[in-house]
Amino acid sequence: MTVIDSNSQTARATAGTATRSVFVDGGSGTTGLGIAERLAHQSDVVVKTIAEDKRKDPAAKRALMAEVDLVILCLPDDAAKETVALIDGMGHAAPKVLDASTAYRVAPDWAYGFPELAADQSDKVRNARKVSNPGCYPTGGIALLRPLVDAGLLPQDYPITVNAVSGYSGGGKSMIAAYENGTAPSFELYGLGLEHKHLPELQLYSRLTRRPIFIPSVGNYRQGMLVSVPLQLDTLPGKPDGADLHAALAKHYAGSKYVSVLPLDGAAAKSGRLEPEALNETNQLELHVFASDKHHQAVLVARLDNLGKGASGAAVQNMRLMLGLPDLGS
Ligand SMILES: NC(=O)C1=CN([C@@H]2O[C@H](COP(=O)(O)OP(=O)(O)OC[C@H]3O[C@@H](n4cnc5c(N)ncnc54)[C@H](OP(=O)(O)O)[C@@H]3O)[C@@H](O)[C@H]2O)C=CC1
Ligand SMILES: CC(=O)N[C@@H](CCC(=O)OP(=O)(O)O)C(=O)O
Repeated sequence: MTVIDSNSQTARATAGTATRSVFVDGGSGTTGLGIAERLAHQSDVVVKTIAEDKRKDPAAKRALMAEVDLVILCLPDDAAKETVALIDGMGHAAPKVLDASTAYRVAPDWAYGFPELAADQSDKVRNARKVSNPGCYPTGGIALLRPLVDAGLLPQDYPITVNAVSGYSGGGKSMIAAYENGTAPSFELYGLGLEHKHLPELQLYSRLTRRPIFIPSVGNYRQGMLVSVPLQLDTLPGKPDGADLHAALAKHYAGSKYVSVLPLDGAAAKSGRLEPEALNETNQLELHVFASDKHHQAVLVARLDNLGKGASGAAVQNMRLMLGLPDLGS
């Protein structure tokens, strides 16, 4: 990565030949810092930075955005909308934009940045001018549900419940501070008003016609998450067993670099246990099928780093697609 300070226009670090330039708006927040860490190892990307005292100044942002190929927004929703309005006003000089917030995840003129969603999704991301980076929980939920809906194993109107637990970094700087200064509870369910901001994207990209119930929770550890979906298999058409669900997931993600479907009889299945932190600092997403033939029940579980495939890792994966750069792996 090359970092260029917008004030001095001086290259502060160089490594290799830089071919594309990006500006990360909100670069000092949790997601922005995670992106910077990943880009530190990428010599074909120049990161242009804004002076600390100008980082919320629209004119300074506009001037910097005119110089880059891509802007990555790591901002609260309202601030993301303000920067998108600036970009929309730039006409032909407008850079591409990748938004990590919730603001545009179901907007029809934005591509959804989950390249593994369907066979043509990578191309949609590659060719789009505006891409929304998925929410951390929907990344796990959609990854489990969409292939099963597409395969006809789950009816679109099936009453789905998604349970999840996240590390506290999922709540950004304010939640990190609350946990690290000891004022937050050890564990908490939330979203119990059934209006969590991730529900629209979870429903839309899973192709569910019935709104799922989503029950997130947060625990006293920094990062890593589990997203799980319980199923009563004898209520599904054709009464599939765990092997049928597993086969459909394995078929969908065959050859995927970042999404793996773990064996039905693997270590987790044998122990009946799964912890959330195993994939931290990676862009990997693991899918598990736990099933009982005896009871005709299954639980699908996705494991990921909320700051990896759930945020910064996915953002860098999408950024490289949007810039026409080769994938570098996680
Ligand atoms: N943390 C996570 O696991 C995930 C987060 N996201 C999403 O990514 C986005 C960023 O989240 P996260 O990094 O966690 O949040 P943080 O609270 O950690 O960081 C947000 C950053 O944005 C800055 N900021 C706020 N307003 C402006 C503005 N107008 N111009 C420039 N900078 C501004 C903040 O600065 P200051 O503090 O000075 O206001 C802060 O540095 C959010 O939309 C979030 O929902 C997405 C996936 C996962
Ligand atoms: C623990 C925690 O609070 N998590 C956040 C979600 C983090 C995330 O992915 O938010 P985005 O929609 O911005 O991507 C929440 O539930 O609001």
